[in-house]
Amino acid sequence: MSLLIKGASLLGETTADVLVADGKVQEVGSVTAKADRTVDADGLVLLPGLVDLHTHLREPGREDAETVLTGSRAAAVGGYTAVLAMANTSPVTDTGEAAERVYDLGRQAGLVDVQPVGAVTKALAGEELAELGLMARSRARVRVFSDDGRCVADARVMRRALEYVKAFGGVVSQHSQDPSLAGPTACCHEGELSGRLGLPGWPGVAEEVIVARDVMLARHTGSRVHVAHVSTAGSVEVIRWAKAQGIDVTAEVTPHHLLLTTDLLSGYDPTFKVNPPLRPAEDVEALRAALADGTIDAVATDHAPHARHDKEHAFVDAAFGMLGLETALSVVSTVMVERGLLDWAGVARTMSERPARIAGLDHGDRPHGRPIAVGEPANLTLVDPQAKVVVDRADSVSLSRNNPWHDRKLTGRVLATILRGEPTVLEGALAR
Ligand SMILES: NC(=O)N[C@@H](CC(=O)O)C(=O)O
Ligand SMILES: [Zn+2]
Ligand SMILES: [Zn+2]
Repeated sequence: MSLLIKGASLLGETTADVLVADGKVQEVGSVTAKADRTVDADGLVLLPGLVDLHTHLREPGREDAETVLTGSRAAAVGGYTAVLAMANTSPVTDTGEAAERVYDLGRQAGLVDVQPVGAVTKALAGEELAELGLMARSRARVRVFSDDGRCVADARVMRRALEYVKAFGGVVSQHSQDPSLAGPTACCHEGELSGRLGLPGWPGVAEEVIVARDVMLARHTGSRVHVAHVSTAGSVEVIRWAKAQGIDVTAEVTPHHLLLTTDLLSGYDPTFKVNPPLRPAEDVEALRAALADGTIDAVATDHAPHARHDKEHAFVDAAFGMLGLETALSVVSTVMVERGLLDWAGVARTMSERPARIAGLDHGDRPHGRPIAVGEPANLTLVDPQAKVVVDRADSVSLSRNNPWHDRKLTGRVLATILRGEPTVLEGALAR
């Protein structure tokens, strides 16, 4: 099928028509050729397809919360053409076969490229390294490794993992949280409010000490570390310093940490329970500034669906995590673009180009995060930058309903998503 996108603003810069056929961009400019389908993109912004470094798809094991198919639908609706599927499934993605299973489920769903993340340690137990080499050499070609949900707390294990992945250009994505500073019942940010609410918390420094340790381990090993879901101003300071030293560190921030703050907890609504926890406004400000100046490389959703019976509990007992895929672009548009902190080229950089490069998905047989240019694979996201959205959790295509954005007014909306020339989303709804 051929598709003509008429008069779009490419990355918010130049206006052009884009003709797509056979999976690739065929023409950019003033296109006179006829296509099977034409989309009028006057006033709309065309971006390279979004890439999420941090998605929980829950399959295998918790298909009541999300499956690869339902999570792929949520990703497509959110403008994503590739997602990295975290390893904390049941069983854990800690072998080559397990990685290939997730990869194959993604191919079957066919809506977005699902790239499995491999566990760093067997069963996420933090002790023995998982089959890193076999996962890397498997059909799934795993390059990102993470025990996400848990921190690789043992410095010796982290050092070995960094040394190991260096051989094949891999990266360790760390859930930075020192368990000795976060007690077993801790459920929110430790501060004045947690004291008042009587909720056990953990402090920002539990994150910062691990970020600091890991950048030093990256320097020592000459390897590459990625900081998942950065949430504090202190972590930003450490990352800024490390980058200035030439240490190979990258970092991501979630949409929720860019907008939501700790005070939402005063209603004890477990929808707002997440790890790392929502932080005070000073941290949120620092995260926005760091994303704008490139200290934080990428936005990643940490889409963490949970079934009702795991989430609807007293705050201390509820599961950690919130939905993110379908709303990420709208949140970033509202927080960063509307306020002049990022332009659309900056959105393309932080939600597509950099994440693709970090994950090693910018090259190979199915590349993402590429320029919108002739000959490149047609992975594209079409955005209405002016659209006013009121989020309704009932509209979600995710299987879960733990949506922290319910009832929020946001500006900017994904209208179409195109995976290798084929629309997965048109007019804001699934096209297949
Ligand atoms: N973010 C969360 O609060 N939860 C994640 C785990 C994680 O990202 O640490 C989950 O798997 O539910
Ligand atoms: Zn995590
Ligand atoms: Zn996560």
